[in-house]
Amino acid sequence: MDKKIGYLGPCGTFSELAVRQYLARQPAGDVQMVALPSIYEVLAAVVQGEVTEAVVPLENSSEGAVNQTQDLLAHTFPDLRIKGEIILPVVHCLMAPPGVSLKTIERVLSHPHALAQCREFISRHLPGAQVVETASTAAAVHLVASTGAPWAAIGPVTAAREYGLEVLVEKINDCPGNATRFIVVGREDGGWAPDCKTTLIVSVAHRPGALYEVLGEFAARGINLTRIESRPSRRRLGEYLFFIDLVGHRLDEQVQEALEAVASRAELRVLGSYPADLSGPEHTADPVDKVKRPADDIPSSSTVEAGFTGQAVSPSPVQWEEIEGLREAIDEVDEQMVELLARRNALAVRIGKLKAGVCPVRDPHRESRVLARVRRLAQLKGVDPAIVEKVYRLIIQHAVRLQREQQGGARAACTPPAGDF
Ligand SMILES: O=C(O)C(=O)Cc1ccccc1
Repeated sequence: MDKKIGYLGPCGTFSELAVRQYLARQPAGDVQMVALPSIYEVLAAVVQGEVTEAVVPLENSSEGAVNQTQDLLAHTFPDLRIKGEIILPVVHCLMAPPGVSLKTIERVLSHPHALAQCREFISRHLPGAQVVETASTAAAVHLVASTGAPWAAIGPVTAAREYGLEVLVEKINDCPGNATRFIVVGREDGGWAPDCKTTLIVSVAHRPGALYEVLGEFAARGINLTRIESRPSRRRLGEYLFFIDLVGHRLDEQVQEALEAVASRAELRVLGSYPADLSGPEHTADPVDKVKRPADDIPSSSTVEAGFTGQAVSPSPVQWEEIEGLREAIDEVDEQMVELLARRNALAVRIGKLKAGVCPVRDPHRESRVLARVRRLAQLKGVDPAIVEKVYRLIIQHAVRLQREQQGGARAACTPPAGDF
């Protein structure tokens, strides 16, 4: 068995759907999915080695953080690390045993987060029903199906089919773009990869500006924060832990520098670095209807195949000729782009020489200005600014490396042999 993945069960929960979405992106292997009765037991199973990793909900687009998950990671299971994230569109359905109608429902059951995500629907359409919290959505579906009482459950449409309930109303979540972010938890985080995120827990001293200074370390290095959430420290009233997500891997030079600076000012725990799920709303044009997969950014031959829905006929000779012509034009653009890159690098090296011994290689303000400028230019030209920013972050990273190498070389050349001064 390559992997054993724990999740909040029983079969049919959103957590199970998240595991399936995660596995669909992995190379095929021998995987066993293990349903467990609570988030506590899911995380404990990783610590005890009963599963290799686990998938648990962390936050929802309308209800916010899953406090239980955050608190367990902060206080109960300090050795666990985050190694992945999954953003799952969450669509709730109201389901009941055959013959039960909306008007006759006495109780509505579901996971507290699911009930909260359908609060308006429940108030409007089930005003007299007793609301009952269960350990998960599928636990509610199972209970309603096994009693056959005039009760209804809220959960994924797939669970209705699985447990033999009828869907009374589809898409009952109050916010149409409802999505939950799940994390993959293991005993180690993810290795370096492009497009990563890092999650931290920071506890700052009780003095003016303490949090501001911590955040300043990220701002000064142009590091984007995607979430900041506070939870009670459990030490004393008024003291908090800050959960911070940032863009980048803990091994990226700028992130590493920022983490060192933060550690000197505050208590810091790095929960892990992991590949960002690029299907999240910040990466998609329309988060409600379109779920983009990471591979959409750089189409591989397999994704091109997957998107092809027409009949398998070859292009005609005329079409081939046009394709070939366009490809030649692309080759020409590529040549120009590489030449421009070489020119840019040469300019960066000249700047590096002028900076040597005078000022540091890195200039976070200049870097932010460059990024802001190219984003604006991209917008004007109708190119996705996020893509242009990504490319420029790599170009800047490379320019910094060139300047450092060049300065290192120059320093070595000027340094007299030991004992000569
Ligand atoms: O109960 C479930 O199905 C879960 O996986 C937890 C949950 C509940 C509501 C939204 C997302 C996840």
